[in-house]
Amino acid sequence: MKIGLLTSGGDCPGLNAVIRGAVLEGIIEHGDEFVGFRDGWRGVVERDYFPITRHDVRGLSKTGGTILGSSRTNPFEGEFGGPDNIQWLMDREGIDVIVAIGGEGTLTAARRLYDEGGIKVLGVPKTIDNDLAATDYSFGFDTAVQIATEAIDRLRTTADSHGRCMVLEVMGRHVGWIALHSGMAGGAHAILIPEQPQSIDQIVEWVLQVRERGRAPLVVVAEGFTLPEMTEAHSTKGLDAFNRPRLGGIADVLAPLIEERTGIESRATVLGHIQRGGEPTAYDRVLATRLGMAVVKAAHREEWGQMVTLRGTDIKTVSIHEATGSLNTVPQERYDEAKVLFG
Ligand SMILES: Nc1ncnc2c1ncn2[C@@H]1O[C@H](COP(=O)(O)OP(=O)(O)OP(=O)(O)O)[C@@H](O)[C@H]1O
Ligand SMILES: O=P(O)(O)OC[C@H]1O[C@](O)(CO)[C@@H](O)[C@@H]1O
Ligand SMILES: [Mg+2]
Repeated sequence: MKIGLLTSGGDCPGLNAVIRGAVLEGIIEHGDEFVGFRDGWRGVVERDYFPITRHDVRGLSKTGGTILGSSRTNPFEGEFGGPDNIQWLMDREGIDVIVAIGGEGTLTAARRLYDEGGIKVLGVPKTIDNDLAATDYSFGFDTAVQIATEAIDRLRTTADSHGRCMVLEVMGRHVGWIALHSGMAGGAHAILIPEQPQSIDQIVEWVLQVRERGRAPLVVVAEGFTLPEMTEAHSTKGLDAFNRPRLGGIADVLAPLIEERTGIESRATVLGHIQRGGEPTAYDRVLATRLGMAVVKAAHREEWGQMVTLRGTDIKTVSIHEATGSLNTVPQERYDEAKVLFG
């Protein structure tokens, strides 16, 4: 079998481990051949691809980023875009299946290619945000939480020295999983997430409770968090390649508001892409490797239109429809549980 691999959307620690897992499973167990499309769907619609050998994946599981590159190209656009052109390319190259490693957008595009054009696709879920439905966790999330937790630990010592309030902003466009887990791990005094708008009065109340106990308040906020009066998430950096607002900077909005209302010197830190770069944790390497191996097994079972997924400790397959229909948001009970520790 000849398998085409691509990575699309924002990168994520563990992408290279997926590629290595897939290539080793395919070559060792099935005698497969692999090609890599450069920069996600761009490589498909611009016919930019190269063979991937066993040698190419040597030592890859511990590396960050993606050897294939990534983009936010839409496979339905461009001169050679759309299912007919893609099928023509696959026939010419003898490519049996395209494995799309990506988030909700990438997988939606893959699902449409399968539904509308019968393109043989399989999906591997990736996102540091952990916002994909139909998988318990996605690789990259554990690494992001680890980095954010370390940032909290470091901010707390300097905050204690100066008696300051620190506001740490982490990623999370639609969901607050990174904020929730890193905030809980690092003992944050308030965790602010997109699913749970909170008023500035409530935030100030938590901050003052901390100060009254003689401690330096630490607030973790996800980039997609909104105050009740905000109609959309804070964005001042223009649009991304898919015309969505680039988020970031809500911590810079909150810190002065907190300072003004409490009199406590307050500083903002935006963690940004640091939480998406660098080496994956051991957990993410194992999960990503298993998903890569599983997607090749799914290809040999001809489970087109499916995505590999983590269910408990098992790797299963589900329809991409199931994964793209809704977001994996933080449930109310998980937020209520964390809230007991606020203030
Ligand atoms: N409904 C759609 N139909 C066709 N193409 C789509 C669709 N939704 C998204 N895409 C394409 O897939 C690309 C990847 O999606 P997106 O940029 O959301 O990244 P992602 O895979 O969801 O990862 P991330 O976690 O970074 O958001 C988009 O930039 C867009 O070109
Ligand atoms: O800076 P980029 O690559 O546009 O991606 C930023 C987005 O990617 C994500 O990390 C998802 O991968 C979001 O949390 C964030 O809004
Ligand atoms: Mg997306």
